[in-house]
Amino acid sequence: MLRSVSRVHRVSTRGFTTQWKQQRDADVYAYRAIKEGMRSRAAYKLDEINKRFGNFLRQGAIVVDLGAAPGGFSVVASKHIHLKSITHDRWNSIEDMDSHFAPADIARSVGGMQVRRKFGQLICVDKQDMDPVPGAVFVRGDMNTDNTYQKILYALNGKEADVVISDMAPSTTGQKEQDHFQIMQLAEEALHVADKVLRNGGTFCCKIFSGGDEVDFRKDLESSFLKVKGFKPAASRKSSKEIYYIAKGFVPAHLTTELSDAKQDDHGE
Ligand SMILES: C[S@@+](CC[C@H](N)C(=O)[O-])C[C@H]1O[C@@H](n2cnc3c(N)ncnc32)[C@H](O)[C@@H]1O
Repeated sequence: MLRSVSRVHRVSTRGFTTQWKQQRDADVYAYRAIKEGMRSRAAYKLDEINKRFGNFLRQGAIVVDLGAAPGGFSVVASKHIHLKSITHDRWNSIEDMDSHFAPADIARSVGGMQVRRKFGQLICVDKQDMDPVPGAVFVRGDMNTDNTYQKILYALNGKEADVVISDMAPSTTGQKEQDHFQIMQLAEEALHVADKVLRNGGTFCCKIFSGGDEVDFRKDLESSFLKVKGFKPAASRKSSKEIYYIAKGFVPAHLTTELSDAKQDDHGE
């Protein structure tokens, strides 16, 4: 009798401890975000990813931030890339610029380096509204519609992006398969945008929930980028299936033979 009581106690204590640790991890970053005036705990994830993967958010970079609301990632990106600060409290919104616009074609570059600029450019995209980030442009739209992509092109005004970030996530249902399926669709949309707008050598960082289909997604990434890594930041809840893929060294479609040559050289070394 005594033995069975102590066994139950041990099991429940372990369960409680794990739950408590997860809660504590979540709270540490949530508390820090409030204390440091961050819009969300997600800010710490991007900061860590950027540091860990070669500070790809460089001064003067052009960044497209997909799934930007409430703006944790956007504020971090804006600090690294130096935005020309515009002090009014409204967005530079695409709709404000011109309601009957034609998207500008992207002028494709050949070189694999970021153009030197004093100020960067940040394009925040979300289907929900968010508070303005001074100096950034807001594209309100659903990434599942073509119109949103056209608005992004318009915001880029013919320039290529150095970085595309996607923190897009569906409202989770608790049904892991469905959540996984939905986020993989969003990740595919984000990769489609990255394929179209990234410069040669650019970086793509994308959130997914693991569940099986990420294996094919990773293969897709490997066919367009020199290096692909999966990473779970410290601010990500341990219990969450969330992973970020960081893909560096984008090779545009017209140069993909260069990518296979570079990969063969890598293996040959
Ligand atoms: C986890 S939140 C992003 C957090 C944000 N990156 C931050 O740092 O504060 C996910 C966002 O993805 C957006 N989202 C989900 N589906 C979308 C879609 N189809 N098109 C555009 N945004 C979408 C949601 O509206 C939500 O704001």
